[in-house]
Amino acid sequence: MSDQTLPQAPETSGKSLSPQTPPVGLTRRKLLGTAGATGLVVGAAGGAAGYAAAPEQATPLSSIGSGQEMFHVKHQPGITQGLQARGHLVAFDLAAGAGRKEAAALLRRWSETARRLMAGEAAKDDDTDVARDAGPSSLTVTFGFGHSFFARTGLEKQRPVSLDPLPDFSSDQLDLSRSNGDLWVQIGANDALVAFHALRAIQKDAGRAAKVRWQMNGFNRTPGATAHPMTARNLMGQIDGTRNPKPAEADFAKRIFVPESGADSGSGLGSNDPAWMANGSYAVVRRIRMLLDDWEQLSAHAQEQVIGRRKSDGAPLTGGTETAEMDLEKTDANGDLVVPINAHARITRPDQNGGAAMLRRPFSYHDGIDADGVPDAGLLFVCWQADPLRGFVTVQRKLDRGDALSKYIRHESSGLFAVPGGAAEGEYVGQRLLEG
Ligand SMILES: C=CC1=C(C)c2cc3[nH]c(cc4nc(cc5[nH]c(cc1n2)c(C)c5CCC(=O)O)C(CCC(=O)O)=C4C)c(C)c3C=C
Ligand SMILES: [Fe+2]
Repeated sequence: MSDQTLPQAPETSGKSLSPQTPPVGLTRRKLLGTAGATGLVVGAAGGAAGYAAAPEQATPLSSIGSGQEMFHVKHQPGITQGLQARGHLVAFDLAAGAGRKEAAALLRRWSETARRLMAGEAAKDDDTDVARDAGPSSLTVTFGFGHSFFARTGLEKQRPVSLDPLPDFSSDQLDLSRSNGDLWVQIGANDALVAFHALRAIQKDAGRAAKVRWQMNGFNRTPGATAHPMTARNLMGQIDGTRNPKPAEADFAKRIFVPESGADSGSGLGSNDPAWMANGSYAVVRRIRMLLDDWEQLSAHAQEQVIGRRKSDGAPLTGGTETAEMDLEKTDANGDLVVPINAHARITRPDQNGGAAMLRRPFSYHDGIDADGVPDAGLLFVCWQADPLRGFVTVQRKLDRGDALSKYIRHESSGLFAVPGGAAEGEYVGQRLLEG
């Protein structure tokens, strides 16, 4: 089994339990409440009377349907959870005339909707029934703020320095109409209807306060499709995600999340981050098209040289299993490096980039086939870090200078969003910013 950070299968996420009929005398509602208090989570039935889950005493939900993530948590959901089978990314711009007050009301509505849907309940108003019969299916809804949000709401003084626009990269071919945005929402679920239902509810909640700027749809392998949980494959066929930082690593939280004590709470600790970003993270979003016709011309050997890892099992070309250490110095009989100097997996390593690290949590996408027969497919690359300048920007600058993979990909849109910490019970996401 691979040493993956973001497991595919719900049973390995550590947050999903197979649904069971509760013992006599313990209703599903009580079971949910008890489990929630101890950090364990069961199927949605308890909080979902008559909507998403089967009524009490009826057939339990499937293991996929019963997967549930908590909304009121320290870090917003959708960052460290396993990859989900379906994803929607959507950016909004505030409507003309909408400011801080309207934005606060919107985030309050969105948070309530996210909380309800993640628990397997119906949306509060005008539910569409699209997710009826299904459990929460590991739905997560994550909210972020873009650079332009702060001027629109008169909150410039609260704008984190880390939201300064990303530098231009020479290989960028960005479509600005599908980049950036005042607000960003990431939706993920292990069921396509549950994910779509959430997208529709979020859009309807926006009402007249905000308009969709761009929207993208993605997918990953369905949990349970493989014989055992594995690191995901992307549309180039590579095992992708092997070397993601692992939550069990000592420096994981420091690399991915803005520290609670380090955020500028007047403590004089000197962080660049405003207090409202405590426990938050920065998401870099890039729609990266894969030039699959060119890529698929390469032999498997040539493809492996581009990455520096075996295609079959993701192991380094220097040998061992997927998780074996890559020997960067190893040479072949001709004296050539076994892992080429411009191999993607060599030059993205933290030890080649002053320690720069990020948590990659992408979705694949396929938006049909162009008129010339070329697939519009690739990666909705989403990466998370405490400091985008030390994470994404450092690594992308390096890739821009000479990554063997760059001939086969094209960055077509881009966004950078400040994603605050999770909302406490009774609060909404971003409340400390909007009401602070
Ligand atoms: C700027 C950051 C990165 C971009 C953009 C990026 C695009 C991209 N990557 C792959 C496929 C693979 N990437 C792999 C490793 C890897 N990639 C990045 C960063 C970016 N990738 C990092 C930080 C790492 C890990 C480096 C390390 O810690 O050793 C791998 C190898 C397996 C793995 O570790 O995940 C593959 C495969 C594609 C297809 C792509 C754009 C479409
Ligand atoms: Fe990569």
